[in-house]
Amino acid sequence: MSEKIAVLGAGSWGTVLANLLTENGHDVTIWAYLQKDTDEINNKHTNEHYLPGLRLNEKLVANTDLAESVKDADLVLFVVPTNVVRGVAKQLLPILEKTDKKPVIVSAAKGLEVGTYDRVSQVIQSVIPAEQTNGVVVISGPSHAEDTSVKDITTLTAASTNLEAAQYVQHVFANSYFRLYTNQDVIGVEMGAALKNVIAIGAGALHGLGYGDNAKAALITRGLAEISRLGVKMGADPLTFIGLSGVGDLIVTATSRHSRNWRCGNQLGHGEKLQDVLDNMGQVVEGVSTAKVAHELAQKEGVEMPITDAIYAVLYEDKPIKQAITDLMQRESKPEFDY
Ligand SMILES: NC(=O)c1ccc[n+]([C@@H]2O[C@H](COP(=O)([O-])OP(=O)(O)OC[C@H]3O[C@@H](n4cnc5c(N)ncnc54)[C@H](O)[C@@H]3O)[C@@H](O)[C@H]2O)c1
Ligand SMILES: O=P(O)(O)OC[C@H](O)CO
Repeated sequence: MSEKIAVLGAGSWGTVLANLLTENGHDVTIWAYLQKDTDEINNKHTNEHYLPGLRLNEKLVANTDLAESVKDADLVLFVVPTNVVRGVAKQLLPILEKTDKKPVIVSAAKGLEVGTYDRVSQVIQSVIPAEQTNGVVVISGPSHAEDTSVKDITTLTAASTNLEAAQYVQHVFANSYFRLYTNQDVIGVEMGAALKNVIAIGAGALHGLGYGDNAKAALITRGLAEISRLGVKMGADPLTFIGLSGVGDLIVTATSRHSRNWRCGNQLGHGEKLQDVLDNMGQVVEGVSTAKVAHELAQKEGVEMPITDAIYAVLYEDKPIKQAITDLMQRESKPEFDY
């Protein structure tokens, strides 16, 4: 099967997925926001800022024109930062309205939108009516672009309420090193994906401050407990949080130097200022804006998220990290599980 695919976003994950899909035999156009990225991909077959040293397949074509990029596409993949998705979807809608083609829309972005608290698939569906698509699918799981780019084993979840669309995505992306499992719990998959980024900032901060393995395991485990708590409150299946998009992605993000969220936390732990860290990262750190959304959403829903609240206070209220840790450790004693 060879499909016509448009990948929206030429950052690290968009470029790696576009390259993988090209090597899977599909006809792929990657839509780049900046002309210089388009020129580099088309002329040098590299994307040095995001993926230093990676040689891209020469059949991969880049374009800065959205209408040309998505022309006749069977599948449109969103891989732009969460808070940019709505704007891109609004540009896409009039283009889709002019054709009879109804692509499957896939989201690979991980976050919650500031202001609306929407998950990414909700943002897309609030802009693009269902009748313009052949289904909306979320792909998520432990997947650093750096590993997938060198064909290291990567497993993901393809989540949709439309099982046929999820199975289609599963087959379009699958190859010898990239394996996908279907899941119909879109809420759980997207909540896990978004909230793990916040915990990863905390894990990086612990590392930066010199804490050991016990502290890191405690943060990951108790972090997963509160991710599940908010996710279930929002309608997720609790089982999803022990899957690839839950604990799987939390492990990869909270333990890896590839993670922008972990690196952000690590630098904060070393005493750097948040704005300097973000200015120097040169890539999106989704957990910073998602910490704000998660903190507000948890308050609105009456869900206890002490670690997320502590990370929010460090990021947005200048609370010293050590003080935040002391306060967490001195919370009232309680049972491990609330049944
Ligand atoms: N990098 C990974 O390993 C990885 C893996 C899985 C999921 N993700 C998720 O994928 C999403 C994208 O991450 P990334 O790592 O590719 O980000 P990135 O920072 O590497 O790249 C972001 C891309 O978005 C573009 N962009 C910025 N503003 C834009 C705008 N207003 N309109 C259109 N495009 C714009 C940038 O030019 C860049 O090409 C995030 O939600 C991230 O959590 C990333
Ligand atoms: O680099 P991060 O922290 O944005 O994480 C990237 C992916 O979400 C890992 O699965």
